[in-house]
Amino acid sequence: MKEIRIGDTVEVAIERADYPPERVRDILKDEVVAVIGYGVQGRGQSLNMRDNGVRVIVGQRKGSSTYDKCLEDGWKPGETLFDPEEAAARGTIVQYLLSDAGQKEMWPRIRPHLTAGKALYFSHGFAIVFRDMTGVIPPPDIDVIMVAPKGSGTTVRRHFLEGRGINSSFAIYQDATGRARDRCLALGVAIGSGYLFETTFEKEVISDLTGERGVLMGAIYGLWLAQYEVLREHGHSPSEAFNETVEEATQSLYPLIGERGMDWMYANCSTTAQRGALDWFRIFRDATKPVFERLYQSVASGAEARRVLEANSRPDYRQQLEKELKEIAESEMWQAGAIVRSLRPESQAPPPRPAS
Ligand SMILES: NC(=O)c1ccc[n+]([C@@H]2O[C@H](COP(=O)([O-])OP(=O)(O)OC[C@H]3O[C@@H](n4cnc5c(N)ncnc54)[C@H](O)[C@@H]3O)[C@@H](O)[C@H]2O)c1
Ligand SMILES: CC(C)(O)[C@@H](O)C(=O)O
Ligand SMILES: [Mg+2]
Ligand SMILES: [Mg+2]
Repeated sequence: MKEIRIGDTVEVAIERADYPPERVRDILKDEVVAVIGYGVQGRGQSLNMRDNGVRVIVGQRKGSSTYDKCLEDGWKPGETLFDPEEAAARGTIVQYLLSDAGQKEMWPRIRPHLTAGKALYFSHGFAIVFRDMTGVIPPPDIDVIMVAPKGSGTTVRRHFLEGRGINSSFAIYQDATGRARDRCLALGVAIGSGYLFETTFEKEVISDLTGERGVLMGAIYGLWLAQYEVLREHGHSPSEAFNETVEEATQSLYPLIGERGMDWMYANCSTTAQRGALDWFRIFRDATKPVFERLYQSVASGAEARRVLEANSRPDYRQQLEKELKEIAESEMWQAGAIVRSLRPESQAPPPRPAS
């Protein structure tokens, strides 16, 4: 357990040393963890737990490309791979990792299998916090816990394979057995978290929905697009506009921020760039802060959750999503991106080895 003081705020972070492998094994020794849903999180978390020696089964319906993926990953029908309802019946801990709209739809079929003493695990506060819309109201005699990795499930898996970790939030909503905290943290470590930061379901879902709509995904693309369009409208070539907007960000400057912070990235750029960036960052902050406030209110009021449930419950939601992603992929900016990425030396065939 690590105490972190940031300004006036003191926080406690749980580290792997608090839950070493023998403690995790002991806490989970009588548990069967049923992972319902094999999307990005379901896959990453279930494979990491399996590699960590946890007894894991997956609940995924037959006849989909996702089911084939389960088979490819070594899950065995009738042994470790079942229909979602059967997996929920067999599991003592049910990790509910369907899409948030899928959790609403499947709930009436999962709920009967949540018998006394089991644990229901989420990676998002969504279903519980917006229960008026999702109908997800767990029975009182089970534990309800959350471990929400702060990153893509793809990264959860990749970092695990590289011997690294990922930061996760965790929360206990309901402790019926007196073991909810231990179950939650043991799972948190087993799925590959590096550090676990305590929160509530409500704080998690509000910050998460704000972050992904904002700086992590929505805002960053909006800002990039605005700059790309201005450069193009003023006669700069696609490759110049893309390099100056995205390629340099992801390949050079953002890794420096990740390494040692914004000041470190600034320190590694020219005094000309530093002067300009120091003058302009407040202008961008002031221009966008009202938009972030509007976004926060839209999340906190439940409007964003309503929109997600409405859009992602439509029978054609996947086709619609694919159409919108295809439009992005086919736009000039991301066509330029595909070409610029293909020109990275590491994307080219390796040079012939010199004759020895
Ligand atoms: N994607 C991430 O990296 C990430 C990160 C942190 C937390 N989370 C949270 O983890 C949970 C799972 O997220 P995800 O991104 O892996 O899920 P997802 O949105 O990709 O969906 C997971 C699976 O659910 C299935 N599904 C969708 N709708 C369904 C329905 N109506 N009925 C049955 N199955 C349905 C799909 O086949 C899909 O493979 C969510 O609560 C999400 O908010 C996700
Ligand atoms: C990976 C994200 C964006 O952090 C997650 O919150 C999600 O919903 O996929
Ligand atoms: Mg999210
Ligand atoms: Mg997130």
